[in-house]
This record gives sequence, C-alpha cells and structure tokens, in this order.
Amino acid sequence: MIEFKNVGASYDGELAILRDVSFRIPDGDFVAFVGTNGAGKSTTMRLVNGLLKPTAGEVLIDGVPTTQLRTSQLAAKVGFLFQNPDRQICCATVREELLFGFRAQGRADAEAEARVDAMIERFGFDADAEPFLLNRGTRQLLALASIIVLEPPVVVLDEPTTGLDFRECAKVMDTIADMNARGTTVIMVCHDMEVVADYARRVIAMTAGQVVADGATFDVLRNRDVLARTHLLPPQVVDVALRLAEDGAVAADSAVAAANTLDEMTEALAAAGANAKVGAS
Ligand SMILES: Nc1ncnc2c1ncn2[C@@H]1O[C@H](COP(=O)(O)OP(=O)(O)OP(=O)(O)O)[C@@H](O)[C@H]1O
Repeated sequence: MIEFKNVGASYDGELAILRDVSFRIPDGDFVAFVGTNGAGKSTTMRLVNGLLKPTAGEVLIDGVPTTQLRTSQLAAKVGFLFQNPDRQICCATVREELLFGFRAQGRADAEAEARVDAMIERFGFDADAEPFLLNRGTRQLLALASIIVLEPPVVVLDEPTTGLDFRECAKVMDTIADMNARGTTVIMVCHDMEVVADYARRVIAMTAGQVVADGATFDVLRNRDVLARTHLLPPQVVDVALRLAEDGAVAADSAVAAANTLDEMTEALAAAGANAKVGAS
C-alpha cells in the first residue's frame, strides 16, 4: 500500500510544487496520473520512489515513511521507469543491462541468470546487442524488462509510451497489464487518454500541484468539469458518447450515451440500428 498524507513538495524549499496531496493506492491497483504539463505528476512519482522527500505530510510505503527507508529498501519495493530509457540504460550488452539490477542488489546468482534468460526469450532480445544501438521502442522495452526482471511489488512508470509507435506502445502496455494481472501494483503518468482508457482501472487527475479528481477511470474521464479543469480531451469513444447525449441525439440514459469502449459503442449502435429497423418495418 502506498499512502500520501497531506503531502507538500518543493525543489528549492520555498516554492510549493505539491500542496496537500492525499491518496491511497492499495496493492494490485493500476492507477494513471493525468493532467496538464507542470501539474506535479512526475514530482509525485519521485516522491513514490523516494528520490524526493516531502516537505510537508508523509509518503508511506507499507506503512513506513519514505524518510525512514534506505535507498536500497525503496529500490527493492518500487521499480522506476524513467520517461527517457536512456537515463537508465548504462551497460554494454542487453544481457548485462538485465543483470545490472541484480548486481546492484548483490544477488546476481543462478536464479538471476535464469530470470534474465527468460526475459531475453520473452521479448526476443539479442542478448549480445549493444543497447544504445537499438531503436527507441526496443530501448524502452529493455528499460522496462530490466525493471520487471527484478519483480518489484510496485512499478512507477513516467510516460511509458512516449515516442513509441502503435505496435511498440501496445507491446509495452500489454507487458505492463500482464505484470498487473500477476499482482504488481502499477502507477503511471500518461498523456495519452486512449492508453489510460484501455489499461488503467483508476485515474488521479492533477492540476497546479493538487489532486482534482480520483476515481474509477471512466468516472473521471467522463466528467466534463474535471476535463476542463485539467485541459484534457476525453478518449474518442467517450467524446462521441458525451456529445451525442449533450446534443440530444440519444437519450442521456441510453446504451450509446453510456458507451466507454469501441466494443460497447458498436454493440449499442447495432442494437439501436436493429430497433430502428424493426420500428421502420
Ligand atoms: N528538478 C526540478 N527543479 C525545480 N523545479 C522543478 C524540477 N522538476 C520539476 N520542477 C517544476 O515542478 C513543477 C511540476 O513539474 P512536474 O514535472 O512534476 O509536472 P508534470 O505534471 O509531471 O509535468 P509534465 O507532464 O510536463 O511532465 C513544474 O513547475 C516544474 O517546472
């Protein structure tokens, strides 16, 4: 469990970047932080992994304040994927890169080697390839794999899909969803509302260093007031559903107005079309 209790944060000790931020993330949750540039999302991620300590309130990991945890204890609990994979890639080969975390934790044993081998096979990596010569998507996957291989209970991902094409994005996100299905808590910052809609179970929306909404993904993404305050566009299917209801083209309580996904919208429109045909005949 990750808990923020009335957290404040500052980089220079004077200017408050976060103000009175509180939330709880239970084990196994999949939470997306969304909001405008500069809202404080990355700062929140740095507080979760202990890179930054709060200037007010407390950040608790399994009930222990991050101020009382050593860096190695924090690293064992929280894996962190930087926005730019090149900030964490540092080894000469893919295999070395995947072993790096084990070496840093002093446990590069036979089990570590076996897990690294399994990871290489799973992603189809070339074990001897030089990481910096790989394309951007593969470097991002390698950075992600080097965290997953350590099996931390919590992963924090700062914009994991930035700069990836559609297929790379799906591969990275499906890997993250798979980790979550096996029990890993996932906390990510994401600017792509389609990705958020497809994968996150919960959304925390921030603006100007404060939380403005925290709830089930579509409760937040369908809330016009929250969307306006955070300058976010809803996912396209939600946008169509909301507009049709707002324009009076469909009833506010209809299945079309309630559709959140492409499947739900297709089904609702097909059913509405079938009804119209029955009515016409
Ligand atoms: N290392 C730093 N030193 C000083 N100020 C910083 C630092 N990092 C971020 N800030 C400031 O803190 C505020 C919040 O930044 P943060 O990166 O947390 O926002 P964000 O919501 O993640 O934005 P983005 O979506 O652009 O990444 C911004 O005003 C930013 O300029």
